Formats: sequence, C-alpha cells, structure tokens
Amino acid sequence: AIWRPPFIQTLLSIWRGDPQIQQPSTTRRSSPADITVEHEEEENQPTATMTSRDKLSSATNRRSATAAADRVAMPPSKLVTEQPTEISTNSQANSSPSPQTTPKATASVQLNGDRIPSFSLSTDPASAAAIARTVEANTWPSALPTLSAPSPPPESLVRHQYDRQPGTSTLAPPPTHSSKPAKPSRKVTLEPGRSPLDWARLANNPSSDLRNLGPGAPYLRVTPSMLRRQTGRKGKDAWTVLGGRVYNITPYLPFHPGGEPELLRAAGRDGSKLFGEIHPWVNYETMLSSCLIGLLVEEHEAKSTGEMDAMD
Ligand code: HEM
Repeated sequence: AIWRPPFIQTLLSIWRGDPQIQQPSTTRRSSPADITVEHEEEENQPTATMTSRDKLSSATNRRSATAAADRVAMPPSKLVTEQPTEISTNSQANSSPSPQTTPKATASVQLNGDRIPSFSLSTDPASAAAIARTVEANTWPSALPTLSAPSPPPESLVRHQYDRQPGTSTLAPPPTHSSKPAKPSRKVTLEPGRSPLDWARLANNPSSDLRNLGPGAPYLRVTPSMLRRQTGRKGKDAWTVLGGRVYNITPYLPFHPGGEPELLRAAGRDGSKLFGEIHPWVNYETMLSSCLIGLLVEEHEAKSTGEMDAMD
C-alpha cells in the first residue's frame, strides 16, 4: 500500500461519493467496519481482467488502507469520547446488572456550548444517575415546563369541603327563635273534642259542676289528710294543690296535653313544684277557676265552710 496523507485519502473518499464521509453523523458512532462494508459492496463488482486472488488481495488492501486513513481523518464522535465527568465516573454502575426492566430516558449532555440535554430510550443503568445529576446541575432550559406535581390543597380546605357536619350548610337559614327546642316534645294525642277550646267552653258553662261538690257548695278548708285521700283512684276525684289552692283536676284529665298519667302525678299532694318544672308559663288559675275546691290549711285549721267563703 502507498502511504498518503490523511487529507488526501479523505478527499478521495469524497470524490468517490462515500456517504459516510460526505455526511458525517454526530450522533452515530463511526466505526471502520461501517465504512468497510460500503467499500466492500463497491469493490465486489468483478472485472474480467482480475483473477479471484487478485480481487481478494486488492480488496483487502484497499479496505485496510481506507480504514486506517479514516481513523486518522475522522475524529471519533464526541458522544463517545467526551462524556461528562459525572457520567464517566459511573462506570461502576455500567458493569453491574440492574433489576430495571423498563426502558428509562437517558440524558446525553453535549459540551459544545449549549447545555441542552437530549433524551433517548435506553436500558443503561447509568442513565438515571446521569439525569439526576443533570437536573441537580440546573441545566434545564427555563422555558421547558417542570415535572413537579401540583401541591395538595391545604388540610383545612379539604376538611371543610368534605367533612361538613349535618345542619351546617351555608345554604341553611340562620337559627331563629322558631327553631325546634333541643328537648323532644312530650305532648300526647288527645281524643276529639278535647282541645283547649273545648275545655274553655266546658269550664265557662254555668251548668257544669266541675268541683263535684254539689250545686252552690262553698269553698272548703282542705287539710293535708283530706288531700291525701283525693288521689283519683277508688272512685274518688283527683285533687292537687297549686299555689296554696286546692283544685279538682279530674274533669281536666282528658284535656291535659301532657296526658292523664302525667297530670295524675300531682294527685293527692302539692303539685306546685312539679308544675313549675314543666310549664311555669301555663295560666292554671284561669284554666282551673271552675275546678277550685278551696284553700290548703293546716290540719287543725279546718273549722267551717263559713271560713271557706272568706277565700273569695
Ligand atoms: C302538676 C301536674 C302536671 C304535670 C306533671 C304536667 C305535665 C305536663 C307535660 C309533661 C306536658 C307536656 C310538655 C311538653 O313536652 O310539651 C304538659 C303540657 C301541658 N300542660 Fe301540664 N302538667 C301538669 C299540670 C297541668 C295543669 C294543672 C294544667 C292546667 C290546668 C296543665 C296544662 C298544660 C298545658 C296547657 C300543656 C301544653 C303546654 C304547651 O303547649 O307547651 N298542666 N303538662
């Protein structure tokens, strides 16, 4: 083989129309084998004047000479020889097998001025480390969107939106005095004709004897012993004491909104405290005026019906 300067060989290759020489790729690794294949196809065209041995010898000499010249003339790819320091230091990761099975994006940082990373699919285990170090080095262009996840909403907003307590809707009207009381009602369903108006009509009828003492009977001085016998049982009327006065509550029992058993709790004794605990606003004096028996007196004070008339 005749020694020729490298640039001469390069010019010859360009003149021959070798695509590998005319359009060198910056991303593909140029190897002498690649170029040799091109020449091999070209040189394998047989001629009539060459023997098979001459053709073999000629082709071999040309290939070796061309490959040697290309190695000198064509600098290796920068991606192969000029790896960043941080990537080349991960040769240990290259040698050890990685359990990663899915392809990962790899960063190849070009050091020709613009530090814009490019990515390609690869199973190289050093790629992840290269990406991480590239990001840490803040080489991302500012125009590219970041991959950071949006921050979650504040805990207070989540709690107010999804954990609203019943009855606290912002659409509900503000609480007023017409709202139901917290204590459940203990009223009972009364029989027809037992309404407060029915009671008022009956109580104001002069022909009604709600005292059950006979027509024109005077007011009585009632002793505690007399009161205890008026329990509403064994055919006797139910008397109670409200504010020192004795009333016959027997005719009112079917009209009592709280039910007869409730009203009978005060029968035969002083019901003032019990009454005041449940409904002190009720005007019992007016409602039971026609049921008045007399005054509660001490045991020795009960003398005559004449004194009972003085209660008026
Ligand atoms: C002293 C024994 C009495 C007891 C233990 C008693 C008990 C009750 C109870 C438990 C209620 C239902 C309260 C509710 O949850 O709404 C009630 C209602 C009522 N009671 Fe009595 N009561 C007594 C005497 C009387 C008397 C003497 C009168 C009148 C003559 C009366 C008139 C009423 C009225 C008008 C209501 C309805 C109150 C309302 O609409 O809020 N009670 N009573």
